[in-house]
Amino acid sequence: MKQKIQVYVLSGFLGSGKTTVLKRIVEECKKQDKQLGIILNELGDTNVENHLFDNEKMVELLNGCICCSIQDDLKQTLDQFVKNPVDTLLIEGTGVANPNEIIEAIANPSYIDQFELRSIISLVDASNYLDYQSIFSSSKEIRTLLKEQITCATLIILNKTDLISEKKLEKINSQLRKLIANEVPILHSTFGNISVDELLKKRVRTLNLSQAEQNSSCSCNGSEHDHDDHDHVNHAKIKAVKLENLPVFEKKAFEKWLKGLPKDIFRGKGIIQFKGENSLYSFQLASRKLFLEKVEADIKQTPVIILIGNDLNSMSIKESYEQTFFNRL
Ligand SMILES: Nc1nc2c(ncn2[C@@H]2O[C@H](COP(=O)(O)OP(=O)(O)OP(=O)(O)O)[C@@H](O)[C@H]2O)c(=O)[nH]1
Repeated sequence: MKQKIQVYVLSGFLGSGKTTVLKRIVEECKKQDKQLGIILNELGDTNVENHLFDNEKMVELLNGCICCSIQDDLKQTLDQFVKNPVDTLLIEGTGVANPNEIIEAIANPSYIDQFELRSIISLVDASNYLDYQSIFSSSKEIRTLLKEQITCATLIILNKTDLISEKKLEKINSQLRKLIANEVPILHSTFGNISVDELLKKRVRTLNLSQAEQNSSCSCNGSEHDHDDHDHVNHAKIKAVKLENLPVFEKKAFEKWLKGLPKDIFRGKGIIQFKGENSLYSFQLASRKLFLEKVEADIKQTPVIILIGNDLNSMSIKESYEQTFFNRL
């Protein structure tokens, strides 16, 4: 009998560590000589991380969320994998995706002989969890979305534990426990350092279709997506703002500008160039921390900055950018 494609869904809020875990799984699958497929979904029209998966069979679904506005694109992509199968398919949703919708697409009866959903791995950012749960520092939409990402998981990875105290970690652990069934493990990690055996364990026994349907109230409103405006994309109130045609930055000025941006920007990423440096850098702004990493010289990427946040004022971000780097008022 033909082997079904083993599917893993990676879910979790913006910056929680999905791509970090995805990289670990990819490395391990390569060691095991497994043929891999990856579906990467981004809110904006650019994936600044595609250089990480250069040699894989990767499909990027951009400019919307596969849980709502581009569900059809997800189905078409699944059809492509039916025609050209792989051993393992990894699906990383955007940080604001409701995984129930992705699960529902895979659970479609026409795919029953093609795909075997094995696990829904949800990353929880320990450094932000309590803030995101607080009515003072987050919106109802974000709290609902986080709950959906947590309650549908078959494995929770409580990541970024290096950024919080033991006491807070215990508090988050017990809050999470109240939301999920006893058999769903909560594994603590830094940089997703969970054994790949745990990550790849089959945890979905039978997919309860009626449950997926009941829970499928997507927290976003597909009708709000504006496909003509490539500058920013609405996901309910979560927007991605893209800055292109970038100058070569002074490192210190760039860091200062990022730190001074409004607090409701909870994620930033991009490819940039610094004065005095030949190579490009990839930058990640997550958990209010900036990470910079040299991009390998032979990788061709166009510099770009993506900033994601709640109800962002894209005009004021652009103004502050132009003021800071072009002295324009
Ligand atoms: N301090 C710390 N940083 C981490 C940890 N895990 C991941 N990061 C960093 O956090 C940033 C975001 O990680 P990603 O794996 O890209 O997060 P993501 O969930 O894919 O983010 P989105 O693309 O926004 O959905 C990167 O700079 C990571 O290196 C961790 O355990 N501790």
